[in-house]
Amino acid sequence: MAKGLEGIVATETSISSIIDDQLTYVGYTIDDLAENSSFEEVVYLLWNLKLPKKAELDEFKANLAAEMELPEAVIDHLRSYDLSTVHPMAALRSAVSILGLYDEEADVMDEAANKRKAVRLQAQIATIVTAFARIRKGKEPVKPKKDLSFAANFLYMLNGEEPKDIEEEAINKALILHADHELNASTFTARVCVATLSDIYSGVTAAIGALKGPLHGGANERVMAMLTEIGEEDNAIPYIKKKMDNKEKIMGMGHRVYENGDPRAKFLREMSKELTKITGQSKWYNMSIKIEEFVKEEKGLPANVDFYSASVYHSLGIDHDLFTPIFATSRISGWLAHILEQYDNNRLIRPRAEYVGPKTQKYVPIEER
Ligand SMILES: CC(=O)SCCNC(=O)CCNC(=O)[C@H](O)C(C)(C)COP(=O)(O)OP(=O)(O)OC[C@H]1O[C@@H](n2cnc3c(N)ncnc32)[C@H](O)[C@@H]1OP(=O)(O)O
Ligand SMILES: O=C([O-])CC(=O)C(=O)O
Repeated sequence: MAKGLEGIVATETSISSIIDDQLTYVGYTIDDLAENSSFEEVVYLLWNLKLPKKAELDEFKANLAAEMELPEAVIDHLRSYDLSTVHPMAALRSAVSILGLYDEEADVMDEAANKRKAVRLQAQIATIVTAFARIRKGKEPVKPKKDLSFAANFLYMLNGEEPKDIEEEAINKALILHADHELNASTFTARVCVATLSDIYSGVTAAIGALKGPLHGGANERVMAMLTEIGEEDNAIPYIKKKMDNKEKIMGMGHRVYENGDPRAKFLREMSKELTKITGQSKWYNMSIKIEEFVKEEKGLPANVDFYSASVYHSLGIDHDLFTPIFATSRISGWLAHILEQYDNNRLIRPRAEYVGPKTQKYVPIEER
């Protein structure tokens, strides 16, 4: 049996691939897309399996921008959470589920309706994350601006002011790099859920739950917690050594599929270098480099996408517990692509388990046990 389904091919997909440590979306390398594309263009690519022409992209962007506002009832719901304790990923998971209650098409299963719901969900997730971030600080949610890019709108709705170009570019690139990743745990979760012919909202809600865990998307927040605890560059190696001696995992290191390193990490490493320098906080980058080199040397484990995204988002002044919700804001594009692909050629996903429990037991009445 392959524990954790390691190496098992569980589906066919035309959306993304990891071959020889190279990540591609529909055959375009992540490098090409990260250097040249916009997040909206990448979402279009993932959902339509082709790059858009200019008019198609303009229309798609306009559709996304038009769907960003949330039903007032969902905002009221966000206000009703215990704002001092609820984690933004738990809030997001609940709010996406609630959103389904206000979508009249939630259970309409034809392809056109599913595509309309995909646009709504992609647009509204950014609004949920940013509205919750503001509400818990006692601020009013900021309505999106139709003329801003998805990345700029995210920062605008979060901070209440339009971002600088460099900030918009950083978020745009991070969103592209996180958009899809073959059959990762949250995408598999989404596919398993909708393969029962359950609705899109259920699939995305389930996927958010899977992404939240520290072995998956939840690692980026923990990387920053670790860097904060380390505090200064000189403490980095003794801290990591101690953790490794205690057989604790180093967050942001290692990967199930990549053997020689995650091709997304180099972009985030570069962004971390640039942004931490601008903010006068190069120590986060320097510390990260030391940790990466040490863990690679000692354990042969390279950094994954979550490692440098932590210092990138920190440099943009983003609260640490919003790091994983940002991941979700990007990865929902991949989940939705996979959900649409699953519906398109569906079969119930139902593997088997090897039973290793006791055999042939005889029922003993409760008073005799
Ligand atoms: C977007 C993403 O989801 S990327 C991944 C984000 N997650 C993290 O960064 C969490 C830290 N990393 C990990 O836990 C793992 O590397 C995973 C979950 C990403 C992949 O794990 P798997 O392929 O299942 O490897 P598994 O957890 O079985 O580990 C194999 C061995 O490597 C070690 N190992 C793996 N990752 C790490 C790590 N980050 N730190 C220290 N040791 C590690 C394990 O302790 C284990 O050692 P052992 O054989 O001596 O017991
Ligand atoms: O593919 C994985 O197992 C995890 C990952 O890197 C991602 O989801 O981006």
